[in-house]
Formats: sequence, C-alpha cells, structure tokens
Amino acid sequence: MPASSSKAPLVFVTGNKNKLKEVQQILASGTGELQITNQDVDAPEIQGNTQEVAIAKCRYAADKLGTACLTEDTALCFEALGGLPGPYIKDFLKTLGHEGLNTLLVGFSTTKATALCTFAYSSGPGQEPMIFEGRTEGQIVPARGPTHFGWDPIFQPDEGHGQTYAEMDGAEKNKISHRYRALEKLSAYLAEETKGEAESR
Ligand SMILES: O=c1nc[nH]c2c1ncn2[C@H]1C[C@H](O)[C@@H](COP(=O)(O)OP(=O)(O)OP(=O)(O)O)O1
Ligand SMILES: [Mg+2]
Repeated sequence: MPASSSKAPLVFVTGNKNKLKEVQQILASGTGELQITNQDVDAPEIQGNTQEVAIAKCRYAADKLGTACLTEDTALCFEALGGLPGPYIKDFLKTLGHEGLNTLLVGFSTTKATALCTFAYSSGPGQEPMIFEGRTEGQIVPARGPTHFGWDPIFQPDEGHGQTYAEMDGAEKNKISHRYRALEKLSAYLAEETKGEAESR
C-alpha cells in the first residue's frame, strides 16, 4: 500500500472552478500520490508581492478550517510594467477586459509576460505556509480562442507553437503551464514528507 493512502486528501481552498479542474487533471495524470478535496473559504487577499499574498491566503484558510490546506494564487506579470499587474490581475482583468490589458502595453517595446503560479501549503493552523512556484514565459496578444478561463485568450506561451493558452487543448496547456510546474514541485515535496513520516514510524 502506498504510504500516502493512509492520509486524508489534502484540502485545496479555492473559489475558482477552472483552477480546481486543472489541478485535478494534472494530478490525475501524475503518480496519484496527492489527492485533493475542495473548499471555498473566501479568504481576503492582501496587497503585497505574490509570495506575501499566497502566504496570507493560506494562513487564513488553515486557521479557519483547522486543518492542513493548500491555496494557490495566480499572477500575470508584464515585463514592460515591472511585473504588474502581477497578483492584481483579477481586478485588472475584471475592469479592463482582454482588450484593455492589451492597450496597457501600447507604446512599450515588449509584450513579454510571465504567468506565475504560487501554491502555499500549511500543515495546519499556526504552521507557517511553504511556497511552491511555477513560471511560464510568453507574450500578451489580442484575444484568440475560447473565453471561459480568465486571461487564457491573451497569453501566448513561448512553448505553445503560436497558440494562446485558450487555443491549446487542455492536456497541452497542462504540460507547460505555470500551474503544472508549481504542482510538480509541491508533489515532490509532499512525497518526500510522506516518505519521511513512514520511515520514522
Ligand atoms: O491558468 C489561468 N489562465 C487564465 N486565467 C487564470 C489562470 N489562473 C488564474 N486565472 C485568473 C483567475 C483570476 O482572475 C486571476 C487570478 O486570481 P486568483 O486570486 O489567483 O484566483 P481566484 O480569485 O479566481 O481564485 P482563488 O479562490 O483560488 O483565489 O487570474
Ligand atoms: Mg482569489
């Protein structure tokens, strides 16, 4: 029996169904070490850098749920704007839309952007969250493809053969995405942690 099967699934705290779906798909194609359930806690999101935002969200969720938990914060960082909107992309997207986000870059010499995913994991209330980051480099482009997930239509990853995230097949996005890369690091950490616990039993 794998050591992890004796453990309860980890609670992934998010209000975003698309994130949840991608995380489940990515984990399903992996080793099966990490299993998750989901809760929406509506944690307040502070101002700060991506790590500070992710840590505060996770700390709040662990205290509120009284258990180990996982949160995730996604940022979209425009090189021309010194990394902004970064963790504030949700509000920028809501207010400006895809077109407005493109307009922000008019007059700049680069449309380069980084999609940055930050998972925060706390092993329980009062336990300092740990951070796992994944990055995918790309360009901001006029919207192409289905519009069901956030800024997917305006982000064209450098490894995407000219397609935007939205135009890519879900499985293709999950091979190169910021979320996949962060989750890979988290899974490796949790596998080690589980191994350590099994050995010390
Ligand atoms: O892969 C992605 N492709 C396109 N758009 C994405 C992606 N991942 C997050 N997004 C959007 C959702 C939200 O507009 C903002 C991040 O904000 P963020 O606070 O992390 O997400 P959220 O509030 O929707 O869910 P949560 O409850 O986990 O905080 O970028
Ligand atoms: Mg949020």
